[in-house]
Order: sequence, then structure tokens, then C-alpha cells
Amino acid sequence: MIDIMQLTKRYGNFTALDSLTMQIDKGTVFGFVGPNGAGKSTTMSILATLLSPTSGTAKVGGYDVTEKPKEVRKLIGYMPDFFGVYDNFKATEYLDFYGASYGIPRAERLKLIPQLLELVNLSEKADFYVDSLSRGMKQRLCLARCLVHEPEVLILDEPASGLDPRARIEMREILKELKAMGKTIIISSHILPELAEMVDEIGVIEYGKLIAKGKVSDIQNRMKANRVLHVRVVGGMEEAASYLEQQSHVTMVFTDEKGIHVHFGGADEDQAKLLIRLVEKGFQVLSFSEALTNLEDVFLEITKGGGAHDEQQIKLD
Ligand SMILES: Nc1ncnc2c1ncn2[C@@H]1O[C@H](COP(=O)(O)OP(=O)(O)OP(=O)(O)O)[C@@H](O)[C@H]1O
Repeated sequence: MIDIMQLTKRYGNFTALDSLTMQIDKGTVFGFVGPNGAGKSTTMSILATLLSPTSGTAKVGGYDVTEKPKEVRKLIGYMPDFFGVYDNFKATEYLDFYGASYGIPRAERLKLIPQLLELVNLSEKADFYVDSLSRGMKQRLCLARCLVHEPEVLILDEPASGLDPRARIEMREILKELKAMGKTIIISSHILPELAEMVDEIGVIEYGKLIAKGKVSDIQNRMKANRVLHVRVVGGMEEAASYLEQQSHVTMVFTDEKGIHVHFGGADEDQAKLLIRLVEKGFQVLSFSEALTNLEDVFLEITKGGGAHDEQQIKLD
């Protein structure tokens, strides 16, 4: 559905996108992650036909964004990472305005707008002025705006940024519904654990290049090859630690007040066997668990030592 080939964008001498190549299949929810300034918004603006690439191609639904921008715009709903000015629109009027600008007949708009407001949980705010809505509500209204022409592809640039935890959960629930409706969604975010719950695939971008792409589960499995186990025993912690050190697949062991931390390179079965050996050896195992690897860990691991051009810090909301 989205096909990006060797996409490059330069601003003067500065290369914001560097031969970016990636494909996103129809119906996929794709999480686009990367440090500040990595090139996410640039990629999304090109896909939204708002910015021209310096070289390379980007296609949506088979249409080239430069050659067939009108066709692309029919297919996509784009939510930018900034708010517009709303003047004195009420929520309904705002959606009506966008619906009309897409050429949707009035009778259809009258039916569609209440449905959209319901989808984004704003039915009760239909007659409120947009400026009086909270940030989370404005974000949801903005999402509803992207949906007026029933696009197949949604390009959402940080839709949850700046929202409080509750508002983020609401946004996530709406995105789940959109996924269930079969939309192809590309969503950028710094909030990695939240992305993990709703995306099928992630792509990690840094310095304008795609440095990793894959199913969330595959990337997490890759991380598992270097998993850390937390083990707690009743008494005999030092003995248990030195026993663990001698076991296969164990690469490092250290202890602290929380217990024993075991760096482990084996598979799930090896991990299970390690527990059996510990118990058979007579250690009183209180807990034996794998430290969770979430997307945040994956991201930090992949971008280790890196950073963006102008901001070295990786922002994790
Ligand atoms: N109009 C512009 N002129 C010059 N440089 C620009 C322009 N727009 C973006 N850049 C630079 O291009 C790089 C990529 O920016 P982009 O906004 O795509 O990154 P991003 O991954 O979306 O970052 P963030 O997470 O902070 O939104 C940044 O270094 C940015 O400063």
C-alpha cells in the first residue's frame, strides 16, 4: 500500500532523508519510531503530498506522490503534529467544512459527521467551539477530520503527543477501532511501549535512514537472545549466583539487593531447563522471571550510541 524507494530529502546541504526504502502492506499498522529530528515528519509530509522529495519515489496505493498527488490525497488522511487555527468553528461545523472541501454532498455530511464524532467520542461536544476543547479532544477531532473522506490510509504524526495518560488511552482505543476497520495506518510516536500494543510492525529511523524494520514480536525475539533473568532465592544467594555462572548460555551474573541478574543467551526451553536444574540442586527459588523487553529497550538497543543530528537525546514521553 505504501512503497518508498530510495527517498531522499535535502534542505540545502542538510540531508534529512537519506535513501529511505520501505514498504508497508495494506491493513498494517506501522509504528514509525526514531529520535527527534530523525526524519519521521519529513517522510510523512512527503507521503501526504505536502513536501517534494529531492530524489527517489514514494507511492501510495500505486500512485506516485509527486506525479499523482490528487489520487494520493483521496486515499490518505493525514494528521500533522501541530494544530491549525480553528477560528470560531464548532466541532460539527469544523468537520462539515472539511467534508465540504472534499466535495462530500451536504446530505451525506449530515449523516457522516455524527458517526465520526461518535467514533472519536466527541458526540457530546458536537456544539462546542473547537477552541474550548481540551488538547486531547482537539487531537481526536483532528483525527475525525482525517476520516471525513473515508481514506484507506492514515498518516498520523505523533497523534498522542502532549496528551495525558487517560487521553492517550482514549486515542489508542480509537486507533484500535480504525485498525479493525482495515485501515492501513502509519503512526509516529516517541511513546514506544504504547505503540507496541497496537502496531503490527515497527520501523526505526535514524539520521534519515531506516535502521530496523520488522514485526514487533520478531524484534522482541531478537532482543530475547540477550535476555536478562531475575532470580530470587531464599538464603544462599551467593552460592546460587556462582552455580548459575557455570551453566550453559549464561554469559554474566551479578547480584544486588533485588536478587540475581543473569544474562542469558539461550532459548525458552533452555531457560526452563535452567530453572529445573536450580530447583533440583536444592536452591529455594522464590522467583525466576525474565526482565521485560519492551519496545523502549529494543529502540535503545538499536539506536545505542546514536542520536539525531541536532538533538542527542532520545525523548521517551
Ligand atoms: N524546512 C526545513 N528546513 C531545514 N531543515 C529542516 C526543515 N524541516 C526539517 N528539517 C530538519 O530535518 C530533520 C528531520 O526533521 P523531521 O521533522 O522529519 O524529524 P522527526 O523525526 O519528525 O523529528 P521529531 O520527532 O522531533 O518531530 C531535522 O534535523 C530537522 O531540523
